[in-house]
Amino acid sequence: MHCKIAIDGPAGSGKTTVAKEIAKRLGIDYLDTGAMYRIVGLYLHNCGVSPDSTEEIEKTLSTVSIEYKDGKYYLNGKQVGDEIRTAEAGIYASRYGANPVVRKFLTKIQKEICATRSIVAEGRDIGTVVMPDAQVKIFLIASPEVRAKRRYEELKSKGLEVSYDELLKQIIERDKLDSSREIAPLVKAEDAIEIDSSNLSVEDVVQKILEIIKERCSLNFQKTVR
Ligand SMILES: Nc1ncnc2c1ncn2[C@@H]1O[C@H](COP(=O)(O)OP(=O)(O)OP(=O)(O)O)[C@@H](O)[C@H]1O
Ligand SMILES: Nc1ccn([C@H]2C[C@H](O)[C@@H](COP(=O)(O)O)O2)c(=O)n1
Repeated sequence: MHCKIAIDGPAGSGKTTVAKEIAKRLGIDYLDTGAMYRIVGLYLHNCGVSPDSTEEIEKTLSTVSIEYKDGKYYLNGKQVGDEIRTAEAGIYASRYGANPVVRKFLTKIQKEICATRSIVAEGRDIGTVVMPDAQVKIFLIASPEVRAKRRYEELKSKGLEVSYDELLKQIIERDKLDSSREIAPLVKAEDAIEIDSSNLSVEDVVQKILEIIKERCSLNFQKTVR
């Protein structure tokens, strides 16, 4: 029986960090659905397509292939790099991610990836749309200020010139866009467990989630290095 673990939450709450670590410790796959929205958002933006022009988006996406292999993402066969990790790519992902055509296109791919394996998938609508039957659903939150500080430290450590105030503004904008959109909004699934990581270390969060997984999934917990 496959173990499906969904981790949803707003930007900077720690989803990617904890999802990757949990997948590694359990020796199962991990899917960063935000990366897929960033790939599509950046691509559509660079093609000059408006987030509101559904017809244009449909036409453009008909020539796009997004693949996921061994934890890496490919756009039209070419591996995607750090270009999707900028704050701007996050905003494009959020804006285009509100379009029903983009959601239908990516949700289909995400469901196909998740259907055939035990997996930790993270994003905004995993527990509500992509894997509604997940045995474990986590809604990971943190205060906007804590999330902006984390993002600031992260981008600074990559040598990027960033402003905390600008990042806080962008995080609040993305929170609003992601939770107020018509289709697949960022909401806590009814059967999700909320964890506030504002004052928790990464290890604290990982341990909390592993405890929940142990109760609900019959997975062996050998430590594996992947
Ligand atoms: N509990 C924590 N304590 C301190 N730092 C954390 C914690 N969780 C994550 N971080 C750090 O915060 C930054 C953002 O984390 P991460 O990218 O995992 O968040 P996210 O929810 O996936 O964000 P996004 O949705 O924008 O991708 C990273 O630098 C990560 O190392
Ligand atoms: N399942 C998802 C994942 C992501 N998005 C959108 C909304 C986010 O703001 C943006 C970037 O995601 P991140 O890399 O910050 O996790 O992509 C979505 O709509 N649905």
